[in-house]
Amino acid sequence: MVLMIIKLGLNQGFQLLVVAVGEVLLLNSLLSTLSTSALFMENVKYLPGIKLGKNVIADPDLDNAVKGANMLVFVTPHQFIDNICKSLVGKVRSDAEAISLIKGMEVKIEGPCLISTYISEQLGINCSVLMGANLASEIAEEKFSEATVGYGNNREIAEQWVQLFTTPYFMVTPVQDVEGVELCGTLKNVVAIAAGFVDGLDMGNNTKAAIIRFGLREMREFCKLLFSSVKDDSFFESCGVADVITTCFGGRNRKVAEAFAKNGGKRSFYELEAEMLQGQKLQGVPTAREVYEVLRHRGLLELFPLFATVHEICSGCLPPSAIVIYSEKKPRLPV
Ligand SMILES: NC(=O)C1=CN([C@@H]2O[C@H](COP(=O)(O)OP(=O)(O)OC[C@H]3O[C@@H](n4cnc5c(N)ncnc54)[C@H](O)[C@@H]3O)[C@@H](O)[C@H]2O)C=CC1
Ligand SMILES: O=C(CO)COP(=O)(O)O
Repeated sequence: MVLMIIKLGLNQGFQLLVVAVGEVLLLNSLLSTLSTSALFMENVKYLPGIKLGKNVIADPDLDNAVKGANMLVFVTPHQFIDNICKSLVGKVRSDAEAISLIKGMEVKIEGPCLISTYISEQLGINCSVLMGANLASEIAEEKFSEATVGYGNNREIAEQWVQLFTTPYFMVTPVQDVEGVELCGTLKNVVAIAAGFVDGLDMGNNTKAAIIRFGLREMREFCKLLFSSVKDDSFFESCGVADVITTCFGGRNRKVAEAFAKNGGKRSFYELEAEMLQGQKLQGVPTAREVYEVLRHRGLLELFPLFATVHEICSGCLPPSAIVIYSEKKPRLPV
């Protein structure tokens, strides 16, 4: 899904929900996956057999889709948010509220920028986040899941998002920590890549558990490095430990990293992603690079051996087996 726009009717919940595509280039590829002939909309490519509901309308015209919308939900691979935001400048209501489900970040010359901050700055509107242990296919089958809404100062807005997203099988909890919630969702993809290497090398469950623990520890340190306001409790919400677990067992990042390791790093992530994900995008590989850039710039790579090693393996500087060797040689963080 690329971008959702929710138009609310007074006292009647959401009236219209529009799925739009950000770039003309993509119209054919995405919209061809959405079957409009069915009674209810269906994404025949990524979620075949799942009816999306009568109130979902696919609109290829982004300008038209955002017109009058008072709630904007951003869900796109983070690589594309830049162009989407630029095309929306001056077109959204000034009192609209946004929420980002995007797990990733922008790294600019002046430093890292959260996607919610980027959306907020580009469009001049407030932006909350929703993150969590949310494998799309399982939610589509209405299996019980949780998620976390991260909000800034306005609890009322957070409650509105909670109300909109909550269903009997989807439990949403508000947390006043946008940065912590968003960075958890962003960084867990790097940990998932590490977990995939471990799986690809048949290193076993104990090793994978150790990698998950190292990963969570680096996530916490990285979050606090960027934002001292990040709350420890956020790591125990769905956006934290639960998302790390689900992604390290059932996610696409894990799956493609496993294939990368099985191939001894000889087939690139780019090639494997194209072959295995049919147009979907991996977030962990670009995020590992972005995190590496931030750490390198600040001279802190040695304090984050797991994050640094993941990027060095992804970029071909180290073999996949380095994922555990590093921990024997360089256990630099406090346990
Ligand atoms: N799929 C999942 O289970 C979950 C995804 N997320 C996060 O949500 C965000 C979106 O993930 P998905 O919906 O899975 O994305 P995806 O990987 O399924 O990609 C969505 C669509 O983006 C399209 N796309 C390709 N080039 C594009 C461009 N230039 N501009 C705009 N769109 C383009 C792709 O063709 C694809 O159809 C990511 O940050 C992801 O980490 C969060 C929770 C769960
Ligand atoms: O974020 C996700 C689950 O919460 C999806 O993870 P993948 O992108 O690795 O599939």
